[in-house]
Amino acid sequence: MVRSWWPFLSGDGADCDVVEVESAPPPAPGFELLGAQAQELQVALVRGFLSPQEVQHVIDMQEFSLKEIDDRDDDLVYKHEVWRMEHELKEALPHIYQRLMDHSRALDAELWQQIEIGDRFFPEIEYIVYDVSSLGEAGKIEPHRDNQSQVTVVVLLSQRKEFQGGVNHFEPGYEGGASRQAKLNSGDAVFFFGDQCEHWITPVTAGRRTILQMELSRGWHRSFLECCC
Ligand SMILES: O=C(O)CCC(=O)C(=O)O
Ligand SMILES: [Fe+2]
Repeated sequence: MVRSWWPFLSGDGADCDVVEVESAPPPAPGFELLGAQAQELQVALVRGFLSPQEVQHVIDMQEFSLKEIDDRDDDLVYKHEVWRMEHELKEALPHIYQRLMDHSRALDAELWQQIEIGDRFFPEIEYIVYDVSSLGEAGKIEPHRDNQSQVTVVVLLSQRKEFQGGVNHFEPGYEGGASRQAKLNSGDAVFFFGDQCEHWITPVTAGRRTILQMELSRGWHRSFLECCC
């Protein structure tokens, strides 16, 4: 069901994916909290965000002609391949697109309380692959924040047995503490305030790890206009 709090705006003939918040958040889903002293560093882990069948539907979408992009900051160290897919996901799997939006809004209300009625966002949804044999080396992304991302969502698509390493890490939640880790199984998702919470993965040392990622962005990335409008 498409909820009315999240209607789509159509710009001047442009087909940018822009959403505006119009009403109160939906109820929060069940989640495990990776706690932190500072509210903005709290992380929510939602088990079974996608069912096995839904995971397969997203994987099948790579058959569509998704557009490969490279919009990471020059100083960010990463080894992976990225395809943009917000338009395609909204078209082909609208219930999953909508669930990403609803959970983001609900978990923001529960944990970070940053989103207000009238706010506009640019959802940037990506299919990301860390494939050790095609990269010829370990897949990785080093500690970073996602600029302007109010809510970042990472959903694991692969089965755990398909790769080694690739565990999601978040900066410590408490002074002097260790980094927090989320061991995702296929279909599980983490939600966090991407612009604030530093995150990374341990190197993917074997196999192929694929994720669906959304950055609910308050602004446009460098390549946004070329890529997606
Ligand atoms: O692969 C992941 O789980 C995280 C990827 C990420 O943080 C990014 O692409 O910005
Ligand atoms: Fe990130």
